[in-house]
Amino acid sequence: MGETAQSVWVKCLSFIQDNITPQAYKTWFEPIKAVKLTDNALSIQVPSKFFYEWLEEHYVKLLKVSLTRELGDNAKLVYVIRMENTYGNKQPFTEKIPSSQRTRISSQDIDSPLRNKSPELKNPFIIPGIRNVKIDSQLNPNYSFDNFLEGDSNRLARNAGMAVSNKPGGTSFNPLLVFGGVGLGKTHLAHSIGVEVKDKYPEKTVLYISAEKFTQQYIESVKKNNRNDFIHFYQIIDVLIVDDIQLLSGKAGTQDVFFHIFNHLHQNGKQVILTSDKAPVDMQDIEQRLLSRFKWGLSAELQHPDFETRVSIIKNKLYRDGVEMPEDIVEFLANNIKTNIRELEGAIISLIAHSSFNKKNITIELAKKIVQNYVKHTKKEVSIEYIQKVVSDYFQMDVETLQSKTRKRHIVQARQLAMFFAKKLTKASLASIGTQIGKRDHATVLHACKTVNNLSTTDKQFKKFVEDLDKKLTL
Ligand SMILES: Nc1ncnc2c1ncn2[C@@H]1O[C@H](COP(=O)(O)OP(=O)(O)OP(=O)(O)O)[C@@H](O)[C@H]1O
Repeated sequence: MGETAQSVWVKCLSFIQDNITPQAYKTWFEPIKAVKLTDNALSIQVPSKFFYEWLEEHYVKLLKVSLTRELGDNAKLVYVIRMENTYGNKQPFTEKIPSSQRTRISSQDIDSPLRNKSPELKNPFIIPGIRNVKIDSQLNPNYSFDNFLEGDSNRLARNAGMAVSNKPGGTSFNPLLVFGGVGLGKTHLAHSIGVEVKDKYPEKTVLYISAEKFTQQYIESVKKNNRNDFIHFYQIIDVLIVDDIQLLSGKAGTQDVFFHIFNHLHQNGKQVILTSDKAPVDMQDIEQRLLSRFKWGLSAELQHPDFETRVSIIKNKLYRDGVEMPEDIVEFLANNIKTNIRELEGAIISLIAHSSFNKKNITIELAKKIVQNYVKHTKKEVSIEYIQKVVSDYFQMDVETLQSKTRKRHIVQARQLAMFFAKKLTKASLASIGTQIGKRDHATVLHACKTVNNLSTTDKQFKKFVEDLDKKLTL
């Protein structure tokens, strides 16, 4: 028919133009060039990875409709990203990405005794008796083992996760509890396990849910008087992944219902995967019977990644984004953002955005400026030693007195305050805080934290101590 990439694209554009605002058309479609047409695949060149992501996020449907009109049902769109102005690249370089490369995890069929025509449950919980209900696994296919880089900091958790996904419910890692600080990859790892299970065992029903959403659903079920349906729904899952389980703290009803679901799944050889921002021993206000179950399988910690792992994570991200960055800048980032991988990724994205939109090279000065924003927002962790010093000074005593065995009220209070702030401002476990503050056990620290919380609400003078110390320790 003599169609060329340009002629097909011109027709697509005319359809697109009719369906969006002139401004959007100008910004997002005028800069695109059609570069190649083979069979039913049209390649379009876009100026940056951001551009591509924006199109995929906002206009993929429109692109699909317009292309299907021109090339038929099997039409394919390929993005060619032309990277310019990235440091060190005299020649622009390109990367090809097919449209909607993120494959969705397909919905899962569940057989239940009665009939109902509900097609798909996004936010799942179902009335028992639904036949052929599709459960959306809620998994994010972008989180996989492939892009979860291994290092000393996560080796145990990652390998345990892989073992679980090879044999869900069939290893001794049940439940698998992954715990660690903010932004260290708990959610990523949890999704990777689910995604891998779906890959290997498509017939298994996998469900990812945050503890927060689980709680909301439970409350809703109590309101609507269908608590049993809620339990029943969760009991038919093969691989249940609950993120941020520490959020069940203090929620007795939800803990109770989770206890029953957990027991049922465990007894039936189903896999449970949990994530938490703290180790089970440090979880507060979670029933003992539940805590002891969390410890049945394996608790694997995600620690702060070491320098080499941070460098690999940065390089991997750059590679996936089709960006090159000089080694010294990569090392600078890895050296300066150490405790949170999300912040590390944020800094890289900011750098790429600056270079892409402002047409500036990525320089060490730019990197320094950007890192400052992140480091500023990163709470500096104070040491327990420092906390004891500040508290002792405040109460005009020395550290030995604060740590002593005396039961004198004002010294006990100072010690409890030191424990409270150590818990609040450091990532140390209760046990480790106890050891460092006068060789006490974890129960004493827990009691101290509760006492400080209680006294702060009932005793004005004590509240003032807490506020003063808080200022001294965090400014
Ligand atoms: N080992 C790794 N390899 C590559 N990327 C990683 C790795 N660990 C974490 N990340 C990335 O770091 C970011 C933060 O990870 P994630 O959201 O899983 O952290 P989290 O521990 O669940 O955080 P939060 O405590 O805030 O819930 C994600 O974009 C994730 O892809």
